[in-house]
Amino acid sequence: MRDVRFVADSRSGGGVGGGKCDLGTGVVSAGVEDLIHLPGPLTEDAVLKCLHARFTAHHLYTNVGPILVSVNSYNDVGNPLTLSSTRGVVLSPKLLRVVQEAVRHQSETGYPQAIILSGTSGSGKTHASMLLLRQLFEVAGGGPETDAFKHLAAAFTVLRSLGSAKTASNSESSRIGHFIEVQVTDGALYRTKIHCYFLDQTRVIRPLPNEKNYHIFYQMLAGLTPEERVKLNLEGYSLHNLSYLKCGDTRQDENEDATRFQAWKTCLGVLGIPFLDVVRVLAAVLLLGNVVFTDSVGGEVSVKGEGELGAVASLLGVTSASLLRGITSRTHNARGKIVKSFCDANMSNMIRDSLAKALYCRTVATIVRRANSLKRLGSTLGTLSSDSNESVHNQAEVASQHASTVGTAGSKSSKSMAALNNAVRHATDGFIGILDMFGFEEPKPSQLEHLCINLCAETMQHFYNTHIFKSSIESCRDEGIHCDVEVDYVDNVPCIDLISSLRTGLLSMLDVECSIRGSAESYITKVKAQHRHNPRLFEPKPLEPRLFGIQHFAGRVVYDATDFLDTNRDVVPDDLVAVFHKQHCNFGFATHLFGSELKALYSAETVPRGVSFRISPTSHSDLLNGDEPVSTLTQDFHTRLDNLLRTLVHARPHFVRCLRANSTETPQRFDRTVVMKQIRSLQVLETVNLMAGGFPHRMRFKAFLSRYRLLAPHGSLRRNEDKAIEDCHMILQCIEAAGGTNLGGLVITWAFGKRHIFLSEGLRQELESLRCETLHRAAVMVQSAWRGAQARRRWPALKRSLVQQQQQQQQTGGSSAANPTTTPSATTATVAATLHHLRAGGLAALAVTGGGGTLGGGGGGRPRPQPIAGTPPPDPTDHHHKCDHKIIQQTCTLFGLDLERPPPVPPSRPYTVTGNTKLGYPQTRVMKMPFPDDGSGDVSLLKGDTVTVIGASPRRGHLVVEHCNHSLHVPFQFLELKPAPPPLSI
Ligand SMILES: Nc1ncnc2c1ncn2[C@@H]1O[C@H](COP(=O)(O)OP(=O)(O)OP(=O)(O)O)[C@@H](O)[C@H]1O
Repeated sequence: MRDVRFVADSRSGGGVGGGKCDLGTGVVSAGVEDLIHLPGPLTEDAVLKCLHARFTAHHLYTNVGPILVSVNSYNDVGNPLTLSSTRGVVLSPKLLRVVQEAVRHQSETGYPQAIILSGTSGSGKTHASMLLLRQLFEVAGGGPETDAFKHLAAAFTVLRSLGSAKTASNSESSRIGHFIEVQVTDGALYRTKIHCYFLDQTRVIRPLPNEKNYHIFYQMLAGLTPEERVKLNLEGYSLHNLSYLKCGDTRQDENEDATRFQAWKTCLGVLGIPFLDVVRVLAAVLLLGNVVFTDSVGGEVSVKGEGELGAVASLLGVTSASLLRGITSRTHNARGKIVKSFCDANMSNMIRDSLAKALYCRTVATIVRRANSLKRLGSTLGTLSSDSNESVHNQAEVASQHASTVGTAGSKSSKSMAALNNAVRHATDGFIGILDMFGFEEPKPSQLEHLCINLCAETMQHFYNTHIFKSSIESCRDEGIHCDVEVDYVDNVPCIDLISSLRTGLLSMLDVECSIRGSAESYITKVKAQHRHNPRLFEPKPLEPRLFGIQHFAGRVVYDATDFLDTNRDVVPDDLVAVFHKQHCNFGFATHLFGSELKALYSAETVPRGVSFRISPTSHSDLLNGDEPVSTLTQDFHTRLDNLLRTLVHARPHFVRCLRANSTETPQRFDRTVVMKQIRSLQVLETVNLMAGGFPHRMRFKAFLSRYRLLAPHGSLRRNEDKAIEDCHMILQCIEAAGGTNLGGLVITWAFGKRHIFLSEGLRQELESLRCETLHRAAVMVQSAWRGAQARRRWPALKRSLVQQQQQQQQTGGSSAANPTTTPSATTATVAATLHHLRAGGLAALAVTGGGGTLGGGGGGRPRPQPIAGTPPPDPTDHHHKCDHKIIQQTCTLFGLDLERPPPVPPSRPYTVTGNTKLGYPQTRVMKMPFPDDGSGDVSLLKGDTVTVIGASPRRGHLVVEHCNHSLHVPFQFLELKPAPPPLSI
């Protein structure tokens, strides 16, 4: 044990009091489990070296106090990153601890918990989130064999194929951000819900040249049977002749894709989603890309790919003519007058793409809704009201409905009261959320979706900064605590402001530009003028009127604004939506995809009337603001992000910071430059500094007391609210006096503020470890007392049976009865079984509680204990339960046994037992099978021979048979008793 030295905290001056402990230093090695134990000066290089050493030793997870740093080793590239794919992966104890902490906090406080994964694209967030979710099921959900797990696993398999794609930085990149909400009550999981943030619509129609479209398209082409292909009009099509796929990377592992498609199909079935409905829509999207409109003489557009247009129409259950009309004609509302016009080729191609995007993202949204609507265990509480129809308000409604029935009649009222209690309880219960949002990325060229993704990454970084750095620095300042360690973190608020401030943020300016029907060039000119002094905005070289650059927390990104306005408008005209009304469309699923738009459209007489709807399903209940949708793509995303944050600020966060080991997805390669860049952007060193030397934790005095009062000697605390600070002091003094535990190289400091006690991470770990030890000791005491009481309660009956047994043995005679003290009749197994029983149930406890005396003195004519039925003999290899040597000695003394000279093996019994009767020898038995069964030997007994058994053989399990003047040792199972002759009837 290393010495622990507590010294008065000179550095924490300004507070009411303080303390500090310095522990010795160690060496940087793979064994450093927590970066706050790093010896020597804390530098980025030391952090990097430590992570590298651990990586080389295959330790991918490292703590920085309560924060977990995970390094993606790329050992699992090609993993579909579904919940099912985690089944074979060994779960790390560090991930387990994150989950256990979340569950513990949730069950102790009822407070919602959020496990927040952050890191750049490819850093392993989704991989870790799936492992965490599986771990959560192990801890609170009954494991992976439960229906809830299987259902969620199916949902993830379906959504992964639809929502992930190969990007330049990650071949399994999630293009859907997830917040997985797990409702937990009394430490048990009762409902899960997936909140999805889908953004990347442009990928459906135009993946970047070195990237791919969504996985499902490749899987579908590889996995459809020839019959299905015919049904879906996909015969003869491949990645190379489908426009929406051939513009991206066309390499494919067909076998892998086909396998994943089969799994996807099965999982759709598990969710109860009709396979054919979904693949009809997906096939229609693929074929739509091959319908191309060109301008022709006379002002009309001509169609290239009429075959595909017909195929799409039939897949969507509409006629070719109505689909063509929907795409190529527009209705306008000119001051109340409805005017029709034809679109040019450019506009028609855009509307075609809008339809493809709308079909795809609405299908994904429908599947998410479906997955969430199944298996509701208990209430229908949802936390994020923006993207969910089920909100806390709904819960309140449920509660009030129940409340209105209270007091009606008898059992009914008590039932509704129970339901009310249940509803209220669930409404106030927390959840455990796992947040796996988009990671920072810098593709070339970056589009509007990437700006939103990077805004999300900035927001998550800000959330981390606020929780870890800002709040601890500010609360120290507010309460007059001076902390020696200057934590110098980079605040990314200026970048968030640049993108999303209400008036002059890039997104607000984009909305304005959309509303005035401006252009990409005019937008960029305005942005550059407005933010010309903003150091976060830069002009990429060579100068290009549609390009601009942003210095993000994780790197510089150049954005191409060419499609910004169209992507942001995100509209589909009512001429096209109207095509899917059930009057014209015989494919119910397609009608369903535009359900709320059709309802809004057909609520007025004139259809179509020149209004536009959003391509993506919107969270707003009102779809229209005049002729335009109520929101744009970025507004909607921003609102959803705000709602997510609102949920997160009410939750206790648990951070997992993910780093990728290299940028080429090479297994087991640690690229120091790549990792160093991430260490910097995620501010790992700043976190280590704060955790190692600052006051990252603060607790209200009352909360501190209620958690750690058990560390003070019983009765020493005053338990008076006015004396709370003194009681806190008392607890800390007790720890000081106890000398602490070996935590290695930690600074243990505290300081008293006005309302809080401030703790270093070292002290928090010390307190937690002492608390854990104390609780463990107390649990052992309680168990000992209980087992002792149990053993004392059982002893009279046990004693009676022992006496009876001895009496029986005396009656049946035998050498053992003649001298029970020196030649005990109990077999070795009997003694062992009794020892085992007493050890498990009472002897140790009797010793602890002083109850051993009830066994009385040893030796003399002590009755031998009977083996306890069902008690297995002790396992000599079971070192955990190995009996204490002292206890063995005591027991041998009690039972008059000599350990050096074990009791002789008792002689064979002079009888066999059949049913409840003893049968002495000789016995007449019949051979059940020939003996010897291989035919060797002089004398053979044949099946059915009647033989005389004259006694038990000294060979175990054998009987001695007299046959033809020979004694044979025949195994027991070869013989059966000759059935007694039936009684004679008179
Ligand atoms: N701990 C790990 N061990 C082995 N392989 C891993 C680990 N974490 C991630 N991987 C692999 O690395 C790749 C990238 O991981 P993942 O998709 O989870 O990253 P991400 O941070 O979620 O990226 P994005 O933000 O683009 O979705 C995947 O192929 C995954 O299988």
